[in-house]
Amino acid sequence: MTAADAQVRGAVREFAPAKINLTLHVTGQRGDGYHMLDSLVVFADVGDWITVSPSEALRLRITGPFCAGVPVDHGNLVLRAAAAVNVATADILLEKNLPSAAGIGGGSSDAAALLRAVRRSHGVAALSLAEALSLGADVPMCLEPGAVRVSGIGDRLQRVNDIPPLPAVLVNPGVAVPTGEVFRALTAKGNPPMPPFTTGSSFGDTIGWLRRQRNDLQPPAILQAPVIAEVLKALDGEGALLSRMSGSGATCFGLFDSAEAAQKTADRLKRTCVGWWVARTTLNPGRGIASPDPEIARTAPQDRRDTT
Ligand SMILES: C[C@](O)(CO)[C@H](O)COP(=O)(O)OP(=O)(O)OC[C@H]1O[C@@H](n2ccc(N)nc2=O)[C@H](O)[C@@H]1O
Ligand SMILES: Nc1ncnc2c1ncn2[C@@H]1O[C@H](COP(=O)(O)OP(=O)(O)OP(=O)(O)O)[C@@H](O)[C@H]1O
Repeated sequence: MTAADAQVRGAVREFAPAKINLTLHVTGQRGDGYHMLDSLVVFADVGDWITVSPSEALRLRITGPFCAGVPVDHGNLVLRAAAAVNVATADILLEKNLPSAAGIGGGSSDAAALLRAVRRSHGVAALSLAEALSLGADVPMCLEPGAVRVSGIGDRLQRVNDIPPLPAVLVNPGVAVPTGEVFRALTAKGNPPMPPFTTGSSFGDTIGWLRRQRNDLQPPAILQAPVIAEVLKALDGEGALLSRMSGSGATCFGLFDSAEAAQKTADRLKRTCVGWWVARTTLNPGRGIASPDPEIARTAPQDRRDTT
């Protein structure tokens, strides 16, 4: 695109919610090695935050509980997204609340949030789906967070309107699982796609439908990181209506019939599973999860990583 580096009008803040693959069916493989998917994706109400402020130069600072190890150079998808829309001056603060390489689209959701932020701050045009895809297979689905059926290699999106809010607990055992390696370890590539989602918005029917679906990457991910099986067992032991891995792992989600039940589980797992990241959340919360946060002026936590 040509709208290069327009002036920043003021600081803007965007939420980068965790992406959760409620289902992930791998239905084939293209000649270039990329896999064909059929996945029902929703977003959580936990996530990272991106703040974009006026600056004379381009700077990325990363803070938050999961900032360690996240690249601050052009290996960061946030800076790659800024480059894709020709933004050359901005002070970008990334508050990293989500674990990385965790199957919850951290970098992709950050990149999408950056694109939403610079659309507001710099007035640049949105990226096309193809341009977004070139940043990562998960970026297109993160551009406008909401329930979506994703096919192709991640580039065909179909809104899904009848998924109710789902009380959930997210658990990551602290093991980074690289996406490419999990796809490579998958032996059966031509699995059946999902049947149509036609259950209406009933909570019980949705759970029943989801139980009949799969995440085809779960078995190969467990082979690489057996602790994922322990996470699923822990969620089952807590009475989850459904437990499953998201994306290429290692984060798993457990679905519960109420926010209270999810909260009690999260509290217990935090006490008993030391070293695991445990978050109580609502998946598909049904309100503007990507809407701007009015608290732009909130004091940023102490920065720990910086491009400069
Ligand atoms: C597993 C999912 O998270 C499901 O939403 C995505 O398919 C992966 O999305 P992502 O992490 O943004 O993926 P990318 O960064 O584009 O690709 C990482 C690696 O995963 C593999 N990959 C990714 C997506 C896809 N449809 N088929 C693949 O085989 C490729 O080896 C690629 O080199
Ligand atoms: N903004 C970012 N946040 C986290 N990791 C990033 C970011 N930008 C680049 N990375 C790199 O990307 C790698 C994968 O991290 P990411 O959190 O995006 O994976 P993921 O949650 O498994 O993604 P997906 O679900 O899309 O496969 C990390 O190991 C890190 O080196």
